[in-house]
Amino acid sequence: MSFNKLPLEPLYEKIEELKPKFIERLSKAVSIKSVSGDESLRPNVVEMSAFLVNELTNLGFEDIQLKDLGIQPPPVNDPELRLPPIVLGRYGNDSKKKTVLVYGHYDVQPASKEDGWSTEPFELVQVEDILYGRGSTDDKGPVMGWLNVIQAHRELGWELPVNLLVCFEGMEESGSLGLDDLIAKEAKNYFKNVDTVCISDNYWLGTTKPVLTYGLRGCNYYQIAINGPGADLHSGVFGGCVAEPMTDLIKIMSQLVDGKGKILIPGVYDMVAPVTEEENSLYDDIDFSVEELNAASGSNTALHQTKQDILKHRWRFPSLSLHGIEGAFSGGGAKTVIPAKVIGKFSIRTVPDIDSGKLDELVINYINKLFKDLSSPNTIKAELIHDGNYWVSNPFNDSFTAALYATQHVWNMKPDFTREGGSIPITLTFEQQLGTDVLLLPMGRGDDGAHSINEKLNIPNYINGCKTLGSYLHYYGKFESNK
Ligand SMILES: NCC(=O)N[C@@H](Cc1c[nH]cn1)C(=O)O
Ligand SMILES: [Zn+2]
Ligand SMILES: [Zn+2]
Repeated sequence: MSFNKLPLEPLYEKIEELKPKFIERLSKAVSIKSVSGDESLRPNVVEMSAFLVNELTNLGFEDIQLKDLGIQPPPVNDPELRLPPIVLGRYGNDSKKKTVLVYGHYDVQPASKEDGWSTEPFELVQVEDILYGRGSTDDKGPVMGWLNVIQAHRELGWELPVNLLVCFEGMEESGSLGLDDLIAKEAKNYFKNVDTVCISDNYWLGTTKPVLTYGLRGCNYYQIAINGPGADLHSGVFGGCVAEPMTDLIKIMSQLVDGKGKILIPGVYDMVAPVTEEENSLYDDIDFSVEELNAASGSNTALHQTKQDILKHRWRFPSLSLHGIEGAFSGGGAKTVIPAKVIGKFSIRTVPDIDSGKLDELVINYINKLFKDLSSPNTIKAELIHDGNYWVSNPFNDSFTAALYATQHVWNMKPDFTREGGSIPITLTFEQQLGTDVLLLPMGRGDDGAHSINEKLNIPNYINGCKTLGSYLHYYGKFESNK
């Protein structure tokens, strides 16, 4: 099927008309503090699942189910902590239509005003044509986008061109715990007859050109717990007399990665697939620049000075980031304490052909060796908290083609085909368990500040993003079924 514009103008007009309602829907979603990484906020994550059930019910979804995933596995502070449920729903069940499964997540990263936000993170604040708030782009905006598409169709009295299944999870930012098993269980049940999976949970590379994404890095997240004294101690009384856990931890963490981003754990780069000549040429055609990277990071701190090098280091090579130290003094002022127990957190973004289990072995053995060399009387436990696979696909299929046409129609330009440095742990699982293609169709821009302060979604991206998601369903519905 070649690109012939479908008559979608009424849909676009309806989406424009409903803009205030769509912003209101996103505002309600952002106001729920569904932070999956903060155990004390787990009830809010569950509240967010109830919000979605209510929205789906009002929009006429059928067979809405909340799938319980049981108790969260360790490491966790509360051994009784339950995982938030998976929300499933169906819109349409016509055997003559194709079935599209859309996935998104309703949990968010932590955020507090003290981190440096200009506005309250859990309030959607509009400044000119930008909506600020935690989750606005990652991933509540896109999740609301799918609901908005249904609302627009209903108000137009239009049938949806495909059957739509939704799968929304509440643990994506914390390793998608429990979802792999659920997908395996439902592959031949709830998800049977799925023709393709569409995920809107990443971003354009820059700020002006849409992209379609065919690759993700994986993410293995680790912690190093070092235990020392029986309680936090006065550094005047005990300083110089006891072995300090933080001193050990900093020594170890400083030997994981160097200042140029090179991972110092022996053996990691040996597992990385070599970059081919053919692949090298792909980077030349992508619209991106060092200036855009600096603008998005709000600094001049780029480690690489060519587009090709930046893209390879974002998409193609592994990286190791140090995230934080639990138990360390971090407030203002000058507290003269020796923390008794500290837990260092870091993650490695993985790429083909890194073997996740082998990587864990290399990482844990290396850390234990570094600790042994310290001859410290403290104790250490280094472990994996969660992992998620990398994913690379071939974008020459009906789903990507439909997304290409939809993007051309809405944005009047051809998107770039990109990979992404971030991770969506469940992507590979969908592909393997359902035996379908997976498409990543992002809504937000590269400078949206996902996971950062002042996360935002530009209103044109939200509204045109809804048009793109809706158009994608229409173009995809025109392809012959492969079943
Ligand atoms: N929008 C996708 C995203 O932000 N994914 C997270 C997933 C993750 C992995 N480990 C913890 N969170 C990411 O950080 O890439
Ligand atoms: Zn996300
Ligand atoms: Zn995220």
